[in-house]
Amino acid sequence: MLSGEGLTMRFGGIVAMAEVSFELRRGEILGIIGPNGAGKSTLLNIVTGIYRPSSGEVWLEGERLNGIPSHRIVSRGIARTFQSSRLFTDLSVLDNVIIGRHSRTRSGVFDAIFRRGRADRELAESAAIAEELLKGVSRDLFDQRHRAAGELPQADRRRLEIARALASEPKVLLLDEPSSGMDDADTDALMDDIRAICAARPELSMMIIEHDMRLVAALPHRVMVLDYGQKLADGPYEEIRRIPRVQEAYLGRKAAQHA
Ligand SMILES: Nc1ncnc2c1ncn2[C@@H]1O[C@H](COP(=O)(O)OP(=O)(O)OP(=O)(O)O)[C@@H](O)[C@H]1O
Repeated sequence: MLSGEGLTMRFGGIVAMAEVSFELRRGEILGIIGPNGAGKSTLLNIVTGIYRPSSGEVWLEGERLNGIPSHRIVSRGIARTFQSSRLFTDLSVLDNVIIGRHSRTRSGVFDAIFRRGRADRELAESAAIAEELLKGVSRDLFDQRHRAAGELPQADRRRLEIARALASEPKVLLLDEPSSGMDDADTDALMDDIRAICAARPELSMMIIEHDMRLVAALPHRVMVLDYGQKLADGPYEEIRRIPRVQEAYLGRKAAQHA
């Protein structure tokens, strides 16, 4: 479905990513872990066209994505959430999801002024789809659909960001630390939501950057470990967690010897 080949990203003298290759299969969840500064967000930024890699290529279903601007990459089928919330806090929960459908709608300013009927019809259709989507992601969020997004508790904001990303009908969903700032109970609820999303969309592929090892152990089919911009390991969690270099990257050499 999605792959990266020899991805390298330099910022002046800093090599944030060095020759990283990866593959994501249809319907697969790939976890991405690594210490702070390992290059995890850089990888997501490359895949979504926010960063242009210094070298290497990104492919989606056999099409090369290099050089395609971010908004076009969304319409090709890659959606993401960010580490820090990027919701429209003054708008309602429902409006945030409707905005997420932007890449799937056609009406623009011209239609809104001169072809009002068509624009209104499309908006009503988007609202109906957004409501259904919210229901599917979280009944609780659906019940709050007319509240301002900024009034939601942190866990619901994260849910809403996922719902908004899903509104673009992606083939690949990228989640950047979805559980950050959540306690264990909220993380458990988030994992249930992600499972439900996957069950309803067996074709959807996901990449999840995470620090919470409970989530990393439970959800992804496979985990890729980055450290200093390099790929240290790639495999099922039960395998990669036993690799001494992975333990060192997380715990430090001394602690890893006792792990
Ligand atoms: N726009 C940029 N300009 C300069 N350096 C950058 C830029 N983006 C990332 N970096 C550097 O690249 C390296 C990798 O950063 P990145 O944010 O990808 O790490 P990360 O694994 O996502 O870390 P964290 O877990 O803290 O989010 C870091 O040294 C970072 O300072």
